[in-house]
Amino acid sequence: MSLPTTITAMHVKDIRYPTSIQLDGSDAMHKSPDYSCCYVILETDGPLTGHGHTFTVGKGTDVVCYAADIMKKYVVGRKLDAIFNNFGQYWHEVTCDDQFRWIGPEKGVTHMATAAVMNAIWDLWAKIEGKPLWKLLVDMDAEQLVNCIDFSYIEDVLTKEEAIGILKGMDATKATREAEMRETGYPIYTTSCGWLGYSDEKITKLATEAMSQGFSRFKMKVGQDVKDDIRRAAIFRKVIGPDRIWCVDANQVWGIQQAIDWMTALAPYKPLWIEEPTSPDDILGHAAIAKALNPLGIGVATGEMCHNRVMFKQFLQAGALQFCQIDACRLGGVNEVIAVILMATKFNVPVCPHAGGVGLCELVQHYAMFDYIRCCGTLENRMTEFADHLHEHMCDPVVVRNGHYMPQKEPGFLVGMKAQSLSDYEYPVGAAWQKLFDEGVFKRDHAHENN
Ligand SMILES: C[C@H](O)[C@@H](O)CC(=O)C(=O)O
Ligand SMILES: [Mg+2]
Repeated sequence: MSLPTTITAMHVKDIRYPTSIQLDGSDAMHKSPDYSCCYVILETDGPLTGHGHTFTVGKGTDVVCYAADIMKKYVVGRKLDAIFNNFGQYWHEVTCDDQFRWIGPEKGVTHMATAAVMNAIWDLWAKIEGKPLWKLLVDMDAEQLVNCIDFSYIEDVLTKEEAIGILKGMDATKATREAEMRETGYPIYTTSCGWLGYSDEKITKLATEAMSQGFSRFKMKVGQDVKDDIRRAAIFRKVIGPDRIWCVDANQVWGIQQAIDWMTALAPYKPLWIEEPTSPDDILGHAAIAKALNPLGIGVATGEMCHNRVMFKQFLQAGALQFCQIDACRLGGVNEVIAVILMATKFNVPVCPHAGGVGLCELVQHYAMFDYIRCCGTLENRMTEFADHLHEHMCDPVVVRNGHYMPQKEPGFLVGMKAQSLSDYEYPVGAAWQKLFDEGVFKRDHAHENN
């Protein structure tokens, strides 16, 4: 096979799945989300294509696609070697476009678009090397890996030399951990039993099934009504028993004191963490909640809406999170995610990636393996999220065995979606959407009224 040298074209698609019909993915803030993504395909002068996406929730996916489209000028016509040899510098160039950065910078729509593009480029790199992404990251020279990071604004807590030191310090033992991953996989928890819109009966049924599949870690959505939460917590504990790991997620609905009071009411059910108790931007608020809940044995988890490495740096400096939930699409792709994993390693804070979305499990499995094998070297207090939705649309869905992600062997980032799914669920023109519009199940978005 001839290896590609140049990116020759970039296509961007608005893909949406109607998950709100069953209330899959529902939480106190996002009551009926449609799991969606901005999906990027890179063509090359060889047979390989790169696929990447960024997760969104329905409306606004077109806005992210528009932003990704603007980035074409940094992608099409570029030599792959030139990108890979100076990846950190390239990432800086893309994120610092002197006009486009005004509507970011490095946050929100522009940064999510960056993630889709960067994820597609990393997919190409892994395919060229003939390895799954986790293995590419595990095998890469420390210097080469660190060369992929833009250290702007984080050098006060992590220098290039320190990052290289962390990676090299683990090299002698990494083969043992890689073998362990191949044997037993990486521990995961399931969110899919405890979405907010699910009935008590559904929670009981799904948690019972998950237990029989070997899951021993669970998460439940909270934050709409404290009495409901207490009842649902009791149901969960009754099914999973007193000792299995159980976490809760409020998706930002509370103020600071409200979060402390609500979690004090749920404390008897022994949650390991409260996730996103308040505004994702309120670093000192998270620190106050963490301080108040520490005596109850409850940690604070956050990160799925943490804009960038600079925010994570401050969360870590302020002791505002006990579980660092990197998100493969909220951050600007692999380059920034590895920077955050290395900072968390330095602060000795467990990384527990967020994966409630479409294609997120497929993305974060690589980070979990990389983190364990190459960075932190421990599984203590670590687990990655699993959400059991839409995997049937993926070309290489995650492999789950006995409550663990098993490392995959195919080359790439493994986030490609099936051609039929891309065609059926492209918004608003795909056949699946046309049918839902015709049947009156969905109305077209305001922006798409004429399609
Ligand atoms: C809207 C999403 O489903 C969100 O609830 C996911 C999430 O918070 C998680 O998986 O954690
Ligand atoms: Mg969450």
